[in-house]
Amino acid sequence: MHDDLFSHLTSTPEPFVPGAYLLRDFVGQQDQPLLHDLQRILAQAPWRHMQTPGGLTMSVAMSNCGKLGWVSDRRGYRYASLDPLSGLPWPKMPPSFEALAQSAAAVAGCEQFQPDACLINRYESGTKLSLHQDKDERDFSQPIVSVSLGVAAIFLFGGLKRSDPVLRTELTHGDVVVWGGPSRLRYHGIAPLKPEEHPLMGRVRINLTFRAAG
Ligand SMILES: O=C(O)CCC(=O)C(=O)O
Ligand SMILES: [Fe+2]
Repeated sequence: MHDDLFSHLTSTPEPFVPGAYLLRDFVGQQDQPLLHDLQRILAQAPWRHMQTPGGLTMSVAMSNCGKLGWVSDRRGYRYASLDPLSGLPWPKMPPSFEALAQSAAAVAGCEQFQPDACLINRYESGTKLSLHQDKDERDFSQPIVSVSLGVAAIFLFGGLKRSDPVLRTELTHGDVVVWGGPSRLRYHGIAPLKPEEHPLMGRVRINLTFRAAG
């Protein structure tokens, strides 16, 4: 199915650093079905601000879908199969989400991507995500696929050490970034969101981050 939806992008694009690909407007017309499915997920697993292990409240609001969901609390960061708010399994990953993630990974050269977790992030004006590595997953041979929706944001893409220089790239509605291979453990983050408005989404940015976690 997704071969048809995303057939406008068939050749492997150039990585912007080895192992990392920026697929501009990869989502295209699929944003509406994606947002529709997102509303269903949020009805079951609403936005929440998680606590860091140090006891701070994260400014990014989060939810998850898929077999596993990323959670943070005083006990640390981890993946969990149950939503701690409801005690129920996280909402299933909708086919629209999975198809998009797998197509983007394939375009970036990862044909076998099987995401079992999708962390959903919501940024409001001023919200940022500090530089971090995604390293709570079991298998670093699988890439991260990150989908941007809504207000544009500056994506910070550093190196394998926190002190390495950081590239700054604007991500707009529909852009997808895939990072794996030698880039899988690069530090990355989001600069404070500007107080702008997106015609479809209002004053927020939503990011879907697909991972093979378990
Ligand atoms: O919002 C983004 O683009 C990045 C999100 C991220 O790095 C994460 O959820 O680990
Ligand atoms: Fe991340």
